[in-house]
Amino acid sequence: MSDINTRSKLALQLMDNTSLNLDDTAERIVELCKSSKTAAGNTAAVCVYPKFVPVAQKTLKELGLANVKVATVTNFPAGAADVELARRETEEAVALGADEVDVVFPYRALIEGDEKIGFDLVKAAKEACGNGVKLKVIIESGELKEEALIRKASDISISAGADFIKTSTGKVPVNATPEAARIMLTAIKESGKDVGFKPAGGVRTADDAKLHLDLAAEILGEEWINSDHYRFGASSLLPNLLNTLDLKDDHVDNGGY
Ligand SMILES: O=C[C@H](O)COP(=O)(O)O
Repeated sequence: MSDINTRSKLALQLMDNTSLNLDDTAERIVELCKSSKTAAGNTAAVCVYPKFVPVAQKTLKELGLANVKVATVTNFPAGAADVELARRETEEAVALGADEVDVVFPYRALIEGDEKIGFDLVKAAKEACGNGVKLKVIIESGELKEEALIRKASDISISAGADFIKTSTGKVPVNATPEAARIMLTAIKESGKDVGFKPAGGVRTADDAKLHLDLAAEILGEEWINSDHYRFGASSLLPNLLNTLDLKDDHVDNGGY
């Protein structure tokens, strides 16, 4: 098992550096992009609301951070059971220049017993992404609660074409937990498919990140962990990782939630 510094550096480079606040501004997103460049390497991506995708792309390019991806969210955070709405929002996000789209699975419909709408919605979002844009599906594990439902949402998402499955929006009381992570990582392993995992919401400390990475290493192997397979969705993890690594914290507070 790796030490906290090795894990912190890895977590930083696997982070979708996130600002998803209703009062976000272009200035705040510029600061978010700047914070993605650190002495321990760059974050994998920034994650912002669709209207800020162009400013994020422009800023990252100007900063020479063109390898930092721009992720955005659709059907977010409600997870409505509306396939055409999710398709349209995802098409719009792609048109705005998103490299990656995090779509919320219609988890309430699944709780009510509808498995088909989730499959159809993920499939539509994947079609809207085309080949070049990665699709991460947020199953909202903290609302699904039961192991069987978390596993079902994971399996449906994977079979409908998800590139990643992601635990949470960060907008509900229970977000990424080790218990949900274990179920979802096991679903990925047992699918035999090339699908990644993104714990998101409530991952705030270097210890939180280490726990998640150790779990992924246990289930899928250390060599599986890279930015094509693993991301952290987090709005306040970066400064804590930099502190752990004894590096200057250049991060400008993005306001949290
Ligand atoms: O996708 C990322 C999450 O929305 C961030 O949640 P957080 O603010 O709890 O880190």
